[in-house]
Amino acid sequence: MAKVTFHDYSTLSPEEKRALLRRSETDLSGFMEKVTPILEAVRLEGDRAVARFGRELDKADVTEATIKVTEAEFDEAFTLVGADVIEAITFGIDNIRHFHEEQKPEAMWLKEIKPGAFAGDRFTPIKSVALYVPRGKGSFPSVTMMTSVPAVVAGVPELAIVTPPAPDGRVDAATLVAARLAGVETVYKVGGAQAVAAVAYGTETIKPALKIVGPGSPWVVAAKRCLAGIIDTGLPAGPSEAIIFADDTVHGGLAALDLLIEAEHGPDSSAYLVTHSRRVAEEALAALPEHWARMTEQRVDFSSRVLSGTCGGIILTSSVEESYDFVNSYAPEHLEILSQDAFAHLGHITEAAEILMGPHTPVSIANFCLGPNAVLPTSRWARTFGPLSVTDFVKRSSIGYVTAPAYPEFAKRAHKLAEYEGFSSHAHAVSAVRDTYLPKRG
Ligand SMILES: NC(=O)c1ccc[n+]([C@@H]2O[C@H](COP(=O)([O-])OP(=O)(O)OC[C@H]3O[C@@H](n4cnc5c(N)ncnc54)[C@H](O)[C@@H]3O)[C@@H](O)[C@H]2O)c1
Ligand SMILES: N[C@H](CO)Cc1c[nH]c[nH+]1
Ligand SMILES: [Zn+2]
Repeated sequence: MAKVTFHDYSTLSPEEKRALLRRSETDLSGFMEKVTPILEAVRLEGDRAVARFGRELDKADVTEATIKVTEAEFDEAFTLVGADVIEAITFGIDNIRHFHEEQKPEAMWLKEIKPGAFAGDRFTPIKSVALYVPRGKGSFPSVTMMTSVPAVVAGVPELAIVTPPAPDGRVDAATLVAARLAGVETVYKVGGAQAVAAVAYGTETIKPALKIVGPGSPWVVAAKRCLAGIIDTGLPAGPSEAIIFADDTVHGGLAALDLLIEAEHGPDSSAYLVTHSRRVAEEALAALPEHWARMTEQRVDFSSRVLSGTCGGIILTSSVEESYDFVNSYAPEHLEILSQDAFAHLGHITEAAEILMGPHTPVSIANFCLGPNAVLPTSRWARTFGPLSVTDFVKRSSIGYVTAPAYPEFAKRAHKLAEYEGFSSHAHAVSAVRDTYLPKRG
C-alpha cells in the first residue's frame, strides 16, 4: 500500500511550503517541445496528419474518410448507451441548462451616463467554437454536457466537438448521446495536440474555429499555449485537482472518501486534504485503505501515486487560519468545505474556482449534474479565471450614443484631452469645424 504524504504544515520551511503549490503542469516546456512537430504536421498536411496521429497516438482505426462522426454513428450510440445513463445525462443537461440560462447576460444594456448621453454593452455569440472533450484516462460525456450546454445557451451558430477516437475508431457513445441531447451535431474524431491544431488551422474535413474550450491532458494544454496566437484558447483547464478542507466537525473517513475523487483522474492530478484537526487527519489516513479496497485497480494506482507523491497528500495545519491561507495560496480548481457549518468558512476563502459547501455536496455531484460548470481553471489560474460560462461563448461590444443636446459638454472635454495627448485629428473632430456639418437645431 502506498505511503500517503503527510505534512505537518507549521514545521515546513518557506521553500517546502512553496513546493506544495506546484502542479504537474507547472512546467509545460517539455510538452510544448514535443507537440510542436504535431502542430506543424497538421498545419501542412491537414486530414492526412490528423488520421496518422489518430493511428499512432490513439492506436485508433481512423482514416481521412472517417474523421467526421456520421449520422449513423450518432444513432448507433443511442442503442449502445443504457437507458439509466441516458436518464442521468438528461437530468444533468437539464440542471446545467437551467444554471447557464440564469447566467446568460442581457443581449444589451444602455444607461444614461449624463443627461442625453448613453453608454452600455451588447453581447453577441462568437461565430464558431470548438469544444474539446478528453478521452484516455476516462471518457467524459459530462465534459460534453459542460461545454455544449453553455455554448448552445449563448447561441453560437457553429459548434463542433473534437475528441480522441478509441482503438475501434469510434467516439465514446455517451459523448455522442450527450452531444445530441445538448444540441451539438458535429463531432470530429481527433484528440490531443492534433485536435487543437486542426481547429486552429482547419483541415479538408475540419472547419477552423475562432476559439477552443474544454479541458485536457498536458498535451492539450501545451498545444493550446503554442497556438494561442492563432486561436482563442479560453481558460486554462488541465489535469484535475482538488482541496478537501475539513474542520473538526466531520469524520476524517468522509474527507478521505472525497480526497480520492479528483486524485483518481490520473497520476498527473493533484489532491490535498487540508485540516487543522489532527483527529480528522488521522482518521482520513486510516480510512484510505478501506476506500481503496472498493476501487478499480487503475484508479487505485492513479490515486495512490498522487497521494504518495509531490502533488498530493494530507496537510495538517496548526490553525483554521493557516488552512485558509494555504487554500488561498493554492487557488484550487475544486474546493470542498467539509464542515457542519460550511458557510462560516466561506468568507475566508477568496481563491478557488469552485467551492462546494458541506458534507452533501461532494465534487462528484458538481462534476456531473448540479448545474455549475465543471470545466475549471487549474494550476493556480483560479486566481484570475473563473469556471467556463456562457460569457466564454459571447463577446462584448460597448455601445455609446450622444444626443445633440448632450454633445457640447462632451466635445469640450474631449477636445481638451485630445490636445493634451497631442492628437490633432481627435481634437479637430470635436472642434467648431464639426458644427458646420451637423444638422442645425431648433
Ligand atoms: N480542468 C478541468 O475542468 C477538467 C475536466 C475534466 C478532465 N480534466 C482533465 O483532463 C485530462 C484528460 O486527459 P486524458 O489523457 O484522459 O485525455 P486527453 O484527451 O486530454 O488526452 C489524450 C490525448 O493526448 C494525446 N497524447 C497522449 N500521449 C501522447 C504522447 N506521448 N505524445 C503526444 N500526444 C499524446 C493523444 O492524442 C490522446 O488523444 C485529465 O488530466 C483530467 O484530469 C480536467
Ligand atoms: N473533475 C473534472 C474537472 O476537473 C470533471 C470530471 C468529469 N468526469 C469526472 N470528473
Ligand atoms: Zn473529476
